[in-house]
Amino acid sequence: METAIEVRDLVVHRGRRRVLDGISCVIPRGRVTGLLGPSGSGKTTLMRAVVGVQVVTAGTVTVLGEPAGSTALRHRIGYQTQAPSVYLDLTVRENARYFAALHGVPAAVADRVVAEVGLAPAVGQLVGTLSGGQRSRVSLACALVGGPDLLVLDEPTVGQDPVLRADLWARFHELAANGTTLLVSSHVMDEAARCDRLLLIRDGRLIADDTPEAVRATAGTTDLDAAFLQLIREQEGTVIR
Ligand SMILES: Nc1ncnc2c1ncn2[C@@H]1O[C@H](COP(=O)(O)OP(=O)(O)OP(=O)(O)O)[C@@H](O)[C@H]1O
Repeated sequence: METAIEVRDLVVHRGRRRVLDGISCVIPRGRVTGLLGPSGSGKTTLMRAVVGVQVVTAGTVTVLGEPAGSTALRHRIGYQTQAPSVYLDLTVRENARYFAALHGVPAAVADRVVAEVGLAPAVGQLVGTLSGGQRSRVSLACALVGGPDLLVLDEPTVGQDPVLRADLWARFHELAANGTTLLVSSHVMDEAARCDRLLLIRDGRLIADDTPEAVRATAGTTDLDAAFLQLIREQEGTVIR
C-alpha cells in the first residue's frame, strides 16, 4: 500500500503543554483514515501538523513525499477546520467559486461540489444566515473544490442529520476509491466503523493504529466503543480481562 503521510516521533507543545508526545504512524494513500480520541487528546494538533500550520518541537511529518508545509503541497491539500473558515458575507455559491478560482478550477466545478454536499437549495443564500451544520458543509465544499490529493477534515459531520452524514461518508469513500487520501476526525463510533483505518489518540499518544476489525479483535469485542474503552484501560494499566 502506498504511503500518503508519514509521521515520525512527532512532539508538539502548545502553550506549556506537551500536546503530542512522540507520535509515529503511516497513513495509506487512497484510504479513509479516522482520527478518534477524547476532547483535547491532540487530534486537531496532529491534523495541523499534517497540513503544515503547526510549529513542531521534534520529529518529522512527510506528506505526499514532501515535508509538511512545503509550498509544493499548497494546492494538493484540502483542509476543513472545525470552525468553518468561509466568508459569511458571501453566498454559498460565491464562496465555492472564490475557492475554485484560487485553485484555478472552473466555476462549474464549484457549483457541482456545492450540490454534492447537499447545499443546492441554499446556493444563493448568504453563509452568515445558514445553520451551523450548513456552514460546515460550505467549508467542506471549499476544501473539496480544488480536487486535492489529501483531504484533512476536522469533524466534518458535526451538526449533520443522519441522512446527510451517510451521504457524506459515501462521498468520502467515493473520493478514496478515486485515489484521494482522507484523514477525518470524529467523536462518533459509528463513523469510526466506516473508516478503512483508525488512529486512536489519547493524551497525545497513539494507542491504536489499525483497521476497525483488528481494533475490535485485539480488544476481544465486537463493539468499537467497548474496544476503545478497553484499549484506554490497558494504557492506564487498569484493565481487567
Ligand atoms: N493555542 C493553544 N494554546 C495552548 N494550548 C492549546 C492551544 N490549542 C490547543 N491547546 C491544547 O492542546 C491540547 C490538544 O488540543 P486539540 O485541539 O489538538 O485536541 P482535540 O483532540 O482536537 O480536541 P477536540 O476533540 O475537543 O477538538 C488541548 O489540551 C488544548 O487545550
